[in-house]
Amino acid sequence: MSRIPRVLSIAGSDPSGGAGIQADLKAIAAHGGFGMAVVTALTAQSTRGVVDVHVPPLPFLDAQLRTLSDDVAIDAVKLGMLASAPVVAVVERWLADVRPPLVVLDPVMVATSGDRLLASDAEDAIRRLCTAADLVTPNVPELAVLVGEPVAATWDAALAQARTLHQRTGAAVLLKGGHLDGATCLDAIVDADGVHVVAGSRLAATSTHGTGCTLSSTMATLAAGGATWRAALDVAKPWLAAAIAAGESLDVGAGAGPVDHLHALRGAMPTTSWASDAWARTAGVRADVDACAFVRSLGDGSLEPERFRWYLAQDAIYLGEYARVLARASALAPTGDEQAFWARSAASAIEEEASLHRSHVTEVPDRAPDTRAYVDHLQAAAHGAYAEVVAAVLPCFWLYADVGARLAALDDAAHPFHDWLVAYGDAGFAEATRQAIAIADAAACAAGPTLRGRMDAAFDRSMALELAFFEAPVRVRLEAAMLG
Ligand SMILES: Nc1ncnc2c1ncn2[C@@H]1O[C@H](COP(=O)(O)OP(=O)(O)OP(=O)(O)O)[C@@H](O)[C@H]1O
Ligand SMILES: Cc1ncc(COP(=O)(O)O)c(N)n1
Repeated sequence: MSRIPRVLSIAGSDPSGGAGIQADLKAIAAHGGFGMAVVTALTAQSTRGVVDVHVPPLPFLDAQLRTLSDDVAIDAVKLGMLASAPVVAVVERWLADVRPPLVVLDPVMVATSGDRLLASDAEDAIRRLCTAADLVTPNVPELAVLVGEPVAATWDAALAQARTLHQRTGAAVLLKGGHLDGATCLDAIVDADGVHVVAGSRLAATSTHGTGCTLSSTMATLAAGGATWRAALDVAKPWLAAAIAAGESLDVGAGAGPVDHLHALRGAMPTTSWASDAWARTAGVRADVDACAFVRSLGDGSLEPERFRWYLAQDAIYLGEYARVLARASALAPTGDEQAFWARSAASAIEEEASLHRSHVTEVPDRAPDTRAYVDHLQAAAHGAYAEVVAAVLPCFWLYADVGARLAALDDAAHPFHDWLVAYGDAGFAEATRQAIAIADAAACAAGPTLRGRMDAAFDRSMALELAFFEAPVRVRLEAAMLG
């Protein structure tokens, strides 16, 4: 099918934008579909939880559904929060009359916050509705309710329940492993052809509000575009993991935050933020940092300890000089808040350098060429205007926080670099990074085109030098004795 898929979400409204129809419409759009929405229930909800639910009169729900289907040919329907048995009955009758080509049922029962989104006496109605669906997407507790068994404690037990649900209903089942434990987070399609598992890392992220809504509407859109359920999950799962990781920087609410549905499109969007443009422009360099042997082997624990020590020694040299440039930013800052911010950052860099020396660096090493190049660049920028200094120091904050969040997600207590990976996920550092970005944006607003050009050049060069700095520990030839 080459036409743009017309996908209808029949679900509840979440004003915080992370779940319900709001999430569905964003996920459908992010996958190239044309999204439509019929609202079953209004929730008073934030990232902290659901405070109240209002279900509009049933004839109005029926009117929404029939007005739409009398006019529009619908390629796929995604069913989310249905709130009560009478709501399910209205939707069920409409499905029987209209027979949309694809129906995905997310059997929403309880929100991430623990609040009920489906009346307990409506569980039978949802069980029956499964037989009208092509794909049902339960999480582990919902699956247990659907098959009438205790909640599965293991992946294999959940798979057995998913098989039971498929056999009883005829629907394919997308079993979601988000509620199980372990370093990997598995999902699977269970259907007449057997089991198709798609694995991913379990992210140590708080942005998981609405992941179920987002996944089910993504599956509906991809299938309406012609994908099999298996092929759709192969695409949807890594896309969702990246949306969860990117959600961490959205800064929406103090509870379980939303995923960033549009993360893959950010680079192509018009923006008024100098920093966002700079970040998008350097996406290739950042991808190289993620892919470089040092970052990968630090993440999987296979990095030789001696190379890690070499990196730390160079980092200590770098931090000492970086602190001086941060102090220069403090001296040039136009406001007291910014002056204090850079002074605090300089003090942290000095403390970090001192602690590296105390705990990990036994002798004063030579400056490696890449360390020297980076320090020279920062010192040259420090002779320029405030905006240029800020642009030059920003990549060190931002890249460290960004790569750090992904490395922290790979951490567990037995990881050889556990102490370091824990430190990478530090929330205080993420907050400081947000402030540095905001300061850079304000400085760019105040700058004319010539100075903004110099900011671009300073930022891009720092990014390139960050990459060289990350590549150096694996490229450098260490003395045989050091490695032994
Ligand atoms: N911490 C995590 N890291 C990576 N993926 C995750 C994580 N938590 C959930 N997911 C993924 O998000 C999707 C939803 O899974 P989950 O089992 O949490 O369903 P859910 O409870 O219906 O979602 P929600 O109620 O949060 O909307 C699945 O693809 C799952 O693998
Ligand atoms: C309107 C609505 N629909 C669905 C969910 C489930 O999403 P989550 O389990 O992530 O809270 C929700 N919270 N609100």
